[in-house]
Amino acid sequence: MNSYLEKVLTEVKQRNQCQPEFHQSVEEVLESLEPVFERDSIYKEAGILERIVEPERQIIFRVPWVDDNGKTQVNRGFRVEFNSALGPYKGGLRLHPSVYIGIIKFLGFEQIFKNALTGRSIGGGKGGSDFDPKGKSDMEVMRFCQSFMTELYRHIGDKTDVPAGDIGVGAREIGYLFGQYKRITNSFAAGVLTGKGLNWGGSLVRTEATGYGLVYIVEEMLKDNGNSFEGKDVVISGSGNVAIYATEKAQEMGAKVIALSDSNGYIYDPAGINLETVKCIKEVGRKRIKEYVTEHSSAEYHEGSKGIWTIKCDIALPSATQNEIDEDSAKTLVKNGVIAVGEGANMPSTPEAIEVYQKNNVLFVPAKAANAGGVATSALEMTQNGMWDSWSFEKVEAKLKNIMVDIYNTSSEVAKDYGLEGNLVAGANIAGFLKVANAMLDQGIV
Ligand SMILES: NC(=O)C1=CN([C@@H]2O[C@H](COP(=O)(O)OP(=O)(O)OC[C@H]3O[C@@H](n4cnc5c(N)ncnc54)[C@H](O)[C@@H]3O)[C@@H](O)[C@H]2O)C=CC1
Ligand SMILES: O=C(O)CCC(=O)C(=O)O
Repeated sequence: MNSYLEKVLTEVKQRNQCQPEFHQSVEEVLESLEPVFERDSIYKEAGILERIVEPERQIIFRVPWVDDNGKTQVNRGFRVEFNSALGPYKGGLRLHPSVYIGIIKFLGFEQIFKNALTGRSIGGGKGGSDFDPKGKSDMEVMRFCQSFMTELYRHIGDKTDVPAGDIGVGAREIGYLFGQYKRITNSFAAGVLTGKGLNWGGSLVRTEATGYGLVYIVEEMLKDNGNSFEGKDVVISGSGNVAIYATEKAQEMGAKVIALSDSNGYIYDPAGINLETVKCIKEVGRKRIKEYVTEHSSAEYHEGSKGIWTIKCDIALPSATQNEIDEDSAKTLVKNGVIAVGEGANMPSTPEAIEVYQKNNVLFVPAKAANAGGVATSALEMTQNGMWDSWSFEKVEAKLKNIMVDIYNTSSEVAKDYGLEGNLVAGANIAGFLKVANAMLDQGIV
């Protein structure tokens, strides 16, 4: 990294202390941008970097709610409105006990460039809370969501900031959040949230979009390298929204998905995962993945989620959480012959793990490109809401596929243009940055 980029990074670390995930995401982008700043001085002169690393607005608020025992609970809510150069802030809400401002900022920062790659008019934002939905009743989740929205509503809007789901936020939570928004504002502004129910403004394919999009883009990368999903053994971490629909599409493409996980452990089924069982356990029962082995004698359950990376596979799709593949796990994947890694989760590989993939010529598509299908389909949901229309499954899926192929082509072409052929980390970061930076140049110092 040159001295100017180093200086910006040092300032980010000083001004945002004790936020290692945010530092990591900024460092990865800045490392990629060196050739951009060598080629063109305009971005430095306009202070684009200094502005892009600073959120436009950060909101932190109290979320009081009453549990089923009548006891008052207090959580902390966050919304970081990071960058609106391309459109309204857009990004999910995460409910997980690990959430603090550093996690929301890393996710919001990633979202700026990911959203730019989709080619839609959406800026970057993210939010959430340290509320833990695990073990909570439906009514407790509802009361939490209502309290969360009672503060959030004043900051969001279909032309301002449009939240959606992330870890711990699915259709149930979006429903409760929307209900409270509608009640407080007395308006059915469908475009204020995405991931809505299909009978009240949601889009077909949004549920499947991130997982399907991940498989489409990995297939495109494989195809470009004379390969495909057909006949491959695939390991996918997590067993939530992204993992389930990545499994579905990979299976449709002729791959065998042999392992899934949750935060407690992983299942390995050499006969191939039965997705109906998984959907039943996770989507209907909201239970732990270990339940799977009670129904499938071909499967084993192992405690500890990290062990999933010791399973021999051709393709790995980390789709659970940040930093779940470290250097050692990456080395094990390489030793076991992995040919491709596609990131369904946000920042699931540590920088050291990415270095291992790159040194060993593992085909690698980073999160900003690989999991952009979810937010891209959210943008399609916003378009449908704006038109008071709803499109068929086939129409939305075809658009999603085109967007993923475009993201792959743009990232590879930009990497090649900067002399970094095959490096999709650089390609995605540079392509996303240029789109946002050029819009910021047009809009003046704001
Ligand atoms: N849902 C979406 O549309 C999008 C999600 N993502 C990212 O994908 C990842 C997964 O999100 P979702 O599937 O939506 O969440 P989810 O809440 O539906 O599922 C998360 C899954 O990961 C598991 N998990 C959590 N920590 C784990 C760990 N340490 N090891 C193994 N498993 C663990 C959970 O048990 C759960 O099965 C997150 O990084 C999220 O930011 C990215 C783009 C869009
Ligand atoms: O659909 C959305 O706006 C949320 C997507 C998201 O949070 C993500 O891409 O990580």
